[in-house]
Amino acid sequence: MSETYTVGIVGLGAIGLELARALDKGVPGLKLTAVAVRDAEKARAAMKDFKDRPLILDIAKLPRECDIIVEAAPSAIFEEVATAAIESGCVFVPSSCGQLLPRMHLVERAKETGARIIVPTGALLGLDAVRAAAEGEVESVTIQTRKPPRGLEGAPYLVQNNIQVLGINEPTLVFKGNAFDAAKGFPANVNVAAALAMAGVGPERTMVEIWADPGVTRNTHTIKVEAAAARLTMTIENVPTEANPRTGKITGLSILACLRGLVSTLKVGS
Ligand SMILES: NC(=O)C1=CN([C@@H]2O[C@H](COP(=O)(O)OP(=O)(O)OC[C@H]3O[C@@H](n4cnc5c(N)ncnc54)[C@H](O)[C@@H]3O)[C@@H](O)[C@H]2O)C=CC1
Ligand SMILES: O=C([O-])CC(=O)C(=O)O
Repeated sequence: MSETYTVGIVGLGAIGLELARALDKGVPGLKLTAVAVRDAEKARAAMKDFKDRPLILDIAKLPRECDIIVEAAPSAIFEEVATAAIESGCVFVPSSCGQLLPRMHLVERAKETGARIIVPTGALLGLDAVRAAAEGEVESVTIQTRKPPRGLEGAPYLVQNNIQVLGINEPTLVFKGNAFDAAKGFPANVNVAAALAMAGVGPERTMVEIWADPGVTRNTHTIKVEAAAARLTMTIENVPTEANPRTGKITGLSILACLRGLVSTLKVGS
């Protein structure tokens, strides 16, 4: 890797555009060199005030210009982005980390190519403590997610089971199961559950409840871990982005903090 890490972002939506703006303002040791987008004209307009405009490239060409590839795109193109990054030995930072759960062979492949996969804490909290607890005995890990109904609308699990969330007037449990099935049924909604599963005891043992709650304005996640070393109870209440009500504003900031952690001399938190 070069002294300054070159960064590429796939997708300039709620997460990607905020991250691109922050990198353009200047982060020591990091340089945004390229982006891959769906609509190049829209991307040029969004980046017109950037000090140093990145190249707009196809996903497959991104690894030539970038040490680190951040995926901030719809889950449907996760595999294409992951494959491009991993085959080229890049550092791959996925936002749509729920898509990793059924594709753990990508981790094996990364071992062969020298790539690294760094899952950011994203819209969640406390993964350092969960990882520490999981070095010892863990009895149970649960996450309860509450979202305003519009933040869940259209999820495949709701559509398949004919569950209407718009118009409900009381908190409604719409899913209870493990993180593997949660990520499959709600690919745009519970990446947090997938990250928790990977930090802790895996997707089969990580239990998830998803509530459509007309009483909340924030995407709210509560984690509970019962472990030999500690009992953890943590809640985060995320302000939704204007661009995408499913996505909390903290997600892009978390990825920025994660990238800083890759280059900083002083790194706080494991
Ligand atoms: N890990 C976490 O904690 C979180 C993960 N996410 C996930 O992150 C991903 C991105 O989220 P948002 O930024 O909110 O989504 P968004 O919908 O606001 O942005 C996605 C962007 O990708 C672009 N795009 C679509 N097809 C593309 C293609 N073929 N090539 C390049 N760009 C393409 C779209 O035009 C859009 O600008 C989603 O999968 C979301 O579920 C979201 C919130 C938290
Ligand atoms: O889990 C996700 O993908 C998004 C989320 O709940 C949030 O932004 O709070």
